[in-house]
Amino acid sequence: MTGNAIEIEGLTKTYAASGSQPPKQALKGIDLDIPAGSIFGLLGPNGAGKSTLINILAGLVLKTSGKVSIWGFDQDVNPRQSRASIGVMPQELNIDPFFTPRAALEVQAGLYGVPKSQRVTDRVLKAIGLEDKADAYARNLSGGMRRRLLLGKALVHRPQVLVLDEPTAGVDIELRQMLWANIRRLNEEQGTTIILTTHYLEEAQEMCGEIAIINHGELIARDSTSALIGRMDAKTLVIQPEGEVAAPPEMPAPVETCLRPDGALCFTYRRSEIGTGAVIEAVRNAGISIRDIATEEPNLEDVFVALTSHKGAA
Ligand SMILES: Nc1ncnc2c1ncn2[C@@H]1O[C@H](COP(=O)(O)OP(=O)(O)OP(=O)(O)O)[C@@H](O)[C@H]1O
Repeated sequence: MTGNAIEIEGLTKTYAASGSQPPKQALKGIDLDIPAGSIFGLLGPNGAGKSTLINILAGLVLKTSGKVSIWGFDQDVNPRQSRASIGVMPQELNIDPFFTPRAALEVQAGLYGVPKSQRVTDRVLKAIGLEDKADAYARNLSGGMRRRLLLGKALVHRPQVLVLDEPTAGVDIELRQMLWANIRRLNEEQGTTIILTTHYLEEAQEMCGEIAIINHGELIARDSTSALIGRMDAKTLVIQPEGEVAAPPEMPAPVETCLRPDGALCFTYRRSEIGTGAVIEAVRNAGISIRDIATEEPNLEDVFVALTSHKGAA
C-alpha cells in the first residue's frame, strides 16, 4: 500500500468513573496519519495516553468517539479486516507457562483464523531465534526469550502493521539489538509498517523516521525525526583551553556558560541570537587560547523535554 497504514481522526477516549475515581479523559481528539512502510515512534510522558491509543488500534480498548482506519479498513465498518491487518507486541510478559513456543504460536494463529495450511510457525520461530526452544515449556524460557515469543505471537497472521509497546523495556543490550535487527528486517524486507513506543529516546531517534508526541491526551508534535530535532534552536560549544582557566569569560549576548570538571568551557546559546563565530571570538578576546573545539547538537531528548515539560497537568 502507498499512503497511510493508519488514519486516525478526532479520536477520544474517556474511561468511566470507578469507585472513588472520577472519569478520565485519556485521549482528547487525536488526528494522526501514519505512513505505510514507516518506522513510526509514538512518544509521550507516563500517562500521556500512548497505551490507550495502541490498545484502541489493537481492538483491545473501545474508543469513545472518532474514526480509526487500519490498512484502509475502518474499524467500525470492517472490524475483522482491520484487526487482521495489525499485530501487537504488548508490554506485559503475558505468556502461558504451560505452552511451548510452537504451541503458543499455533494457538495464536488459530485465534486469528489462519488456516493450518497457511501457517508460518516455523518461519516465525526462525525469525525470532527460538527454533531450538520450539518445544520447550515457556516457563523454562528466559525473560528475553519470552519477549521474543511475544514478538512472534504478534506476527503469526502476517500483519501489515506491527505495533510494539515498549519492546525493549528492561531488556539487556544484546537482546535489544537483536529485537531491533528483527524489526528493521521486517520493515525493510516485508515492508511492514512499525509503530513503537519507547522510553529510550536515543533508540527512537535512531530507529524512527517519523515521530508523534502526545501529552495529556493531545497530539503536541508530529514530524520527521530530523525536522523535530532541527526545531531546537539551542547549541552548545565546548572549548578546551590551553592551560587552566578559573572561570568562563563574560559573553556579549545571552549565553549560558559553565566550567566542566575536566577543565572544558561550555557555552550554550540560541543559534538565532548569536553565531558560533562570535562566541569563539569572545573567548579569544578574553585572552583564552583554544586547544580544541567541539559542538554538541540537540537531540530528541531535548525536543521531548522542551515540548512536554512546560505543559500543566491535565
Ligand atoms: N482502564 C483504565 N481505567 C481508568 N483510567 C485509565 C485506564 N487505563 C488508563 N487510564 C488512565 O488514562 C491515562 C492514559 O493512560 P495510558 O496508559 O494510555 O498512558 P501511557 O502514555 O501509555 O502511559 P505509560 O507510558 O505509563 O504506559 C492515565 O491517566 C491513566 O491513568
